[in-house]
Amino acid sequence: MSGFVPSTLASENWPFSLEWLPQPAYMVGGAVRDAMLGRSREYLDLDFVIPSDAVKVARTIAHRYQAGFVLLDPVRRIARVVFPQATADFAQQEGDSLETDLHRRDFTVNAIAYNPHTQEIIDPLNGYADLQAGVLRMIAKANLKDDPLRLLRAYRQAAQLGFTIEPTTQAAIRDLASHLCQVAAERVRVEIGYLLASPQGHTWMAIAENDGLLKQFFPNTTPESFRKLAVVDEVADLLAKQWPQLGVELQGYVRETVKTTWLSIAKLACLVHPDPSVAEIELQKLTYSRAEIRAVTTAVKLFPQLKTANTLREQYFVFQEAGMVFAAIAVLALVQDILVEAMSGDNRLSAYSPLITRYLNPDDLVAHPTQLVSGKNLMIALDLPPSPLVGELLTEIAIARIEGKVTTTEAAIAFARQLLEG
Ligand SMILES: Nc1ccn([C@@H]2O[C@H](COP(=O)(O)OP(=O)(O)OP(=O)(O)O)[C@@H](O)[C@H]2O)c(=O)n1
Repeated sequence: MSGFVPSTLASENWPFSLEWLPQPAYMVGGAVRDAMLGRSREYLDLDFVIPSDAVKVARTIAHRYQAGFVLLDPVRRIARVVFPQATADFAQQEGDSLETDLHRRDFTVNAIAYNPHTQEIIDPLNGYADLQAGVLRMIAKANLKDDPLRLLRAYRQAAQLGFTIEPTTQAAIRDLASHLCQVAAERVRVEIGYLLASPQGHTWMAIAENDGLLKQFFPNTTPESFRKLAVVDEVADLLAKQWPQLGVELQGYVRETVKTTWLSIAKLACLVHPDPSVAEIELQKLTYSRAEIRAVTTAVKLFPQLKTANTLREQYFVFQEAGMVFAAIAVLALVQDILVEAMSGDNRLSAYSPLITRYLNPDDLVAHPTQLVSGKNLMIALDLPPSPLVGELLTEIAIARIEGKVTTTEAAIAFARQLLEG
């Protein structure tokens, strides 16, 4: 079948030249789907099906363009070529025809192929009709069972594309929900990450929970968890309106290597057990990194304290422990107030205003203390050996400083000496 071919599929937009692809070769998957939807992609990732040796094709292209080469699956013969601004995956065709390959995929909208040599669209499963209707329809229930990650992919793609899940498909997913635990936890984590990051993610998370997909990973959620999740984005917007810098921080990554935003950390904190040590186990099972786990458990532990930290000393300790997690903690504290105490957002905003203002002021000594005296100099001045006591004295000096009790290095040392003698 040949149909409407969007110009964005043209090989001029690829990071390599068409001449390096054997005949036949097909483009498939998200790039074709999104091009037909007229949906722009943040990152160019192309998927190709090659009836001949796909790995060899990938190797040749990587070599020719001095791009990275990764053998993703030596058995199924899938390899990735990594260009500076794009990736291209080359997979051996499954079965003896393109149609067979397409029939083994997850949803009809993901089973549309494009032949770049003939510029033809091949759509044996009528994916284009489902694209136009905005529907995710399984190709076969057996395919969902073959790779149960597809169960969760339905909710992720519905959230990202603004689609619905066709009722028979949704019923099949419910029926197969328990199979999701057979999938490597890492793959599940990636899908959950996409879900949390998409604008309607909370709606589809709640539906996925209802359909039995999430309990296996977040066993301690309650209906309230999802009510909280549903207002996180709104609360973040409220905070960002008042303090744009806080909004920017929430969109930032926990680490460049860990592409989870602080906002997603706040969302995860809604889903885990309120006891940080239990939360840690849940997140470890999902193979979250140490940085992410630390961020979520810190948020879970500290957000209730935001309201009760009244003295400078208490505030000092909250800031010390929160560090970069502060923005996510502020979101959670507000979410809690709005939902549990049914307060209006603006009302609560003012309650947190002093702490947030401190946090955003780099010169504020409560949130961002600087030392009047270093640990080394304190040890010399008081003739102390290295021990935890030095740290405790430094903390007391920092607190005395923000309370206005000491202002100079000499006074700080004298203050520490007094504490020691007392
Ligand atoms: N568990 C999976 C993963 C992928 N696919 C097929 O492989 C294609 C490419 O997969 P992937 O790149 O992971 O996802 P996309 O659908 O391309 O979506 P996006 O790029 O937006 O994440 C999919 O479209 C689908 O045809 C599948 O059938 N089952």
